[in-house]
Formats: sequence, C-alpha cells, structure tokens
Amino acid sequence: MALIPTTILTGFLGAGKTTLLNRILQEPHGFKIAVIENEFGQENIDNEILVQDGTEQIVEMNNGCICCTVRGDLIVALTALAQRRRDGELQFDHVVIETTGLANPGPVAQTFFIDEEVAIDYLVDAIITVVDAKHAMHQLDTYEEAQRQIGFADKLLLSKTDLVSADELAILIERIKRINPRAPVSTADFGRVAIADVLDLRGFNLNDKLELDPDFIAAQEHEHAQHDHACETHCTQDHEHTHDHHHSHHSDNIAAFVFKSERPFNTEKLDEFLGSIVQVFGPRMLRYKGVLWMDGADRKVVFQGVHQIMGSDIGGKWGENESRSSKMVFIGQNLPKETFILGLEQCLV
Ligand SMILES: Nc1nc2c(ncn2[C@@H]2O[C@H](COP(=O)(O)OP(=O)(O)OP(=O)(O)O)[C@@H](O)[C@H]2O)c(=O)[nH]1
Repeated sequence: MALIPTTILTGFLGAGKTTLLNRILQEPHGFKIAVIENEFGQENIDNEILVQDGTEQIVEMNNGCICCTVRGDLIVALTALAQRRRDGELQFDHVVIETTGLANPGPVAQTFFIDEEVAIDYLVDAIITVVDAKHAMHQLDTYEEAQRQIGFADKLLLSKTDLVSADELAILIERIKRINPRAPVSTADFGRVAIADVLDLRGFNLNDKLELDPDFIAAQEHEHAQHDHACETHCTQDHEHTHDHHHSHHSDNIAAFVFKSERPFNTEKLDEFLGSIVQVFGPRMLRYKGVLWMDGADRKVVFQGVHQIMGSDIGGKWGENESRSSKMVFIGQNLPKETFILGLEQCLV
C-alpha cells in the first residue's frame, strides 16, 4: 500500500490552526482526512470547535504534548489508524496532526523516521506553520517555540493579516523569511487557503531538516538534550482545579488552568469580568477558550481569545440528554489563577 501522507500543522498558541483545519475539513476537495488533535491544557475545547460531519476520524490526545510527553501516544494513534484502515474499518487517504501551540515540530516529524512501525505506513507530506500576523513579532521575541515552528516549516501561512497594517506585515514577512528562507509564505484569511496550498505538497525535505538540525534523526534517548531546550524547563502545568494531572515541559512560566461549572453564567456579569480581566492581564494571556452555558440560552457559546483579542460565537445546541456545564481553559504566563476562578464564580447565576 502507498504511504499515507501526513501534514503536521503547527503554529503558536491561538495562531489559527483549528480555524484552518475546519476550513480544510469543510472543503469539497475529495480527500478523506483523519485528524489527530493535541492540545496544551487537559481539556479539549477544539473538539467542540471542529466541525464534524461524522466522516472524519478524529483522535484526541490531551494528556500532554506530542512533541514530548505523549510521543508514545502519537505512535499508538498512528499505528492504530493504519491498522483500522488496513482492516477496512476506516477510509482515509491523508492524516493531519494538529499539534499544541507550544509543540516543537522537530520531534513530531522525527517520529516518522525513527519509529519503524510508523515509517512503514506514513510519510510526512509537509510541516505547515500558521503564523499569527498580529502577535508573531512578540511571540518570536519571547518564545523559542515560535521560532522553531517557523524554522521547521515547509509552508508558512499568515493568519490575522486583517488586524495589521501593510507595513507591519512587510516587516514580519521579512523577519520570518530570515528565519526560514526555504518555506513559501502565503496568507490564510480565517483559514481560507487553496487546498493545493496545504495538502499533497510533498514539501518535506529531510535534507533541509538535517541542515537545520544535524541531529534530526539521532537516537530518541538523545533527543531531549539535543533538540528541545524548552523541554528542560520544569513542569509548569497547573491542574488543581480539575484534579487531573499530567506534566508538560515548555517555556518557563507558561501554565494552563481550567475553570468548570455546572451553573450557568450571567451574560452581563461575565462580559464585564472578562472585559476587565483582559484589560489588566491581556499581555500575559497567551490563549483562552471555552464552551459556555449561558443563562437562558439553548445553544452553547464558544468563547476564545489571544491576548486582548477576544470573541465569542454561538455553538451547537445542547443535546437533550447532555448535562449543561461550562469549561474554560486559560493558558498564560504567571496568571493569578485564584483571581480568575473567584471572579468567574461571581459571574455564575
Ligand atoms: N481576525 C482574525 N482572526 C482569526 C484569523 N484566523 C483565526 N482567527 C481567530 O483566532 C482565534 C484562534 O484561532 P484558532 O484557530 O482556534 O487557533 P489555534 O491555533 O487552533 O489555537 P490553539 O490550538 O488553541 O493554540 C479564533 O478566535 C479565530 O477566530 C484571521 O485570519 N483573522
């Protein structure tokens, strides 16, 4: 059987990966795509955001980041998908892996070369990196992960160009071309891209990656020391509120916490609270998102943001037998979790 082309979709927190993936899944391109979703923070909100018509196979991996802690799970997910395809249980001709916003795409791509079982069935089609035109300058100044994601890309897609001036965009493009002169750059306005720009690119060139990192295919046991400086930092995940525990090793001080409630929110109180908290802590709020139960609403509300840019959408209807609740994930640097949790509790009906 021919190898299954796999796209590794990366980009910093909130860059627009899920938006792009949703577009890809909705386009009538004829590809049958299996998706592997990995999120930073133990709650998978993207699952609610991704449009699913039942034809895609979506595998969630939320208990760590696939570039480090759950790489074994990635191998299991890939080999299980291939087996089910061989058995005729699933039909797909392409896999898209959406990594966490903090993932180093290097070790993810490496899996396809060093794990024999994976290598039998799959090949890396391309590493596609979504770059948030509004926030990338700051992300590149501050986070190694953002630089690596651009450095490893075979194709770069600029999102949120609607939020910046032509001059700002030109400066950013110049900078990302300096980091990665090989990868073509194009724009993806709310994920709008031609399918030929994202699937079947055959853009992954091992020689390029070896030039970027001569130890690219080095033995796994050396990989953390050699590739993943961010993985040397201590665990920063914070899980107290959900009693869930897992470790993730990424940039110092970046932590995720979850708020959950089985009481509805009062819309005005919540709007006011979120508006004010974003004013104060926005610069440190790297990513936040949630699926909310609003008092009196018969549909879910999906809310999300990156720094000060926050928005909400009407989501799906609550199922008849679904118990209503809200869950929110906040990912940021040194965020005062207690202030957030207490404030949110005060917005409940
Ligand atoms: N203005 C603007 N907003 C965009 C664009 N693309 C995505 N967004 C918004 O950016 C926010 C984050 O988008 P997602 O697609 O969820 O980002 P992500 O990279 O999947 O985020 P994480 O996986 O949570 O890190 C959402 O509110 C999107 O609607 C764009 O081109 N312009």
